[in-house]
Amino acid sequence: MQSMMTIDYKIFIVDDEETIREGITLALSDRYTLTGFADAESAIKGVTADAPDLILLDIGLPGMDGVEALGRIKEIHPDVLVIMITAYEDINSVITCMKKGAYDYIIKPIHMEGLENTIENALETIRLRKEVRALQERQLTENMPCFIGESNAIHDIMEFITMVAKSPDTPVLILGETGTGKELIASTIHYRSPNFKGPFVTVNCAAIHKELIESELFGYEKGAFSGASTTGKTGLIEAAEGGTLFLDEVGDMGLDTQAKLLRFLEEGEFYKVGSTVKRKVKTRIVSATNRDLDKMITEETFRKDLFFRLGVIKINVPSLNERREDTLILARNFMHTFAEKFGKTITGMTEEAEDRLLIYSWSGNVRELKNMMERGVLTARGEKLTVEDLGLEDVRRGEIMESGPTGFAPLPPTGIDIQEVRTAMETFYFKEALKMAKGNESKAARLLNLNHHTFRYQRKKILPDD
Ligand SMILES: Nc1ncnc2c1ncn2[C@@H]1O[C@H](COP(=O)(O)OP(=O)(O)OP(=O)(O)O)[C@@H](O)[C@H]1O
Repeated sequence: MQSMMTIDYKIFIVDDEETIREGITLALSDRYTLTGFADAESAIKGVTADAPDLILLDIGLPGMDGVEALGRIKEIHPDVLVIMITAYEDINSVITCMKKGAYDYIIKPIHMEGLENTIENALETIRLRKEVRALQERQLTENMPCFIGESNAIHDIMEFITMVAKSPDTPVLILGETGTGKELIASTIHYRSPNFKGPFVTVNCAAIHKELIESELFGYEKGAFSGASTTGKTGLIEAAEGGTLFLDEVGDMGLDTQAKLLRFLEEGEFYKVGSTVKRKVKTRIVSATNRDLDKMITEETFRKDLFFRLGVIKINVPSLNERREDTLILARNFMHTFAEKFGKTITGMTEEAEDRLLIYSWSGNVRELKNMMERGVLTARGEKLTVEDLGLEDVRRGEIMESGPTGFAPLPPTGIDIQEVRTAMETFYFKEALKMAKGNESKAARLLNLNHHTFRYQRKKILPDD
């Protein structure tokens, strides 16, 4: 999804060859603000004074070389993306730079089209980071629930939330597996709705007995049924007046209650159990379920008309396995939160621990990751969380293939073209690895258990247009 926001990106070009600095400036100055530096020392001063978004950094510089400069730049501003410029024979230095956190590299002689693509990819990463961070910072300063993630899916959901929050009368239905953050999304919608000052009330329809749910939702008059309180009761719909009623596990609601809920959604009116007095309440309804409502409609256990009414706006939340690029940012965030909560000094995770988090199959989604980080921080002995702290000793490469959504299909009676399947599989996993590693080739190579050289060689063959 393209952003409406125009951002003026600042790029430094650090190369001792004047022709390269001038050539790049000439080609790109209509789109970006470019500043050239002939050596690393002056570029570092520039970064300290006013950090750019992106740096094109030559490795073979006089004085301090690009490899050392990269380390210094990352210390001053870890978020600045750096694309290394290198002569082909310098491939060992490139590997070192990728390990030190360079975003990508380009080889001399520079082909302008390739350079522009690499820059555009880097800037897209920056744009997404900036937008999501701005939203997240606002949520934090305003003490709102914070929805974390960098994937396109999460970015789209954040945009959707902003849009939905502006129309408080529209019901929202959130679909997704358990632990994907449906309740968090519901509360984010609520807290970002400017005109809604009432409370956020949650009802877990699966936890309340089917017989009782109606009186819980709509309330009851005194003596409405045996066992009812003598004073009667206000229902949750009324309790959420001017705010949001979150119907969690709405798929577990009985058919009788579904009919009454539908009437409330259509007319904004309801009766307390045992009452003949019509009541009117303005409450936003957000519902969620991890059940297959289409199937339930076919089986006639969920009303089709209610499904359409609840889901005027539908949000599908992908599982964590489908957006693995969010794993580390979520893990690091939970790690810092729990370290602060438990008063522990934890500075990060070992590289091996992060690699295992990336290949783990998350059946419990973000909730499982959060619990794992809580346990890990609590029991950790050192300053860096290890594979053992996180209980990931048994996670092996291949686990995803065995249990994840990409499991092999059965061999059809007509047979298959194994060569074609192999090519499709390689293309799929190379793309996935690059996506998950955010374009960092060394990391992508590790995810495929290849060394960096082999990865680069095969990438050129498998993804020639990439
Ligand atoms: N993107 C996210 N950023 C930060 N925390 C998240 C995110 N997604 C989920 N969480 C956290 O993970 C936990 C589970 O999320 P939540 O309860 O919203 O999931 P759910 O989809 O409603 O689960 P269920 O279907 O089981 O009710 C919560 O503690 C929530 O704060």
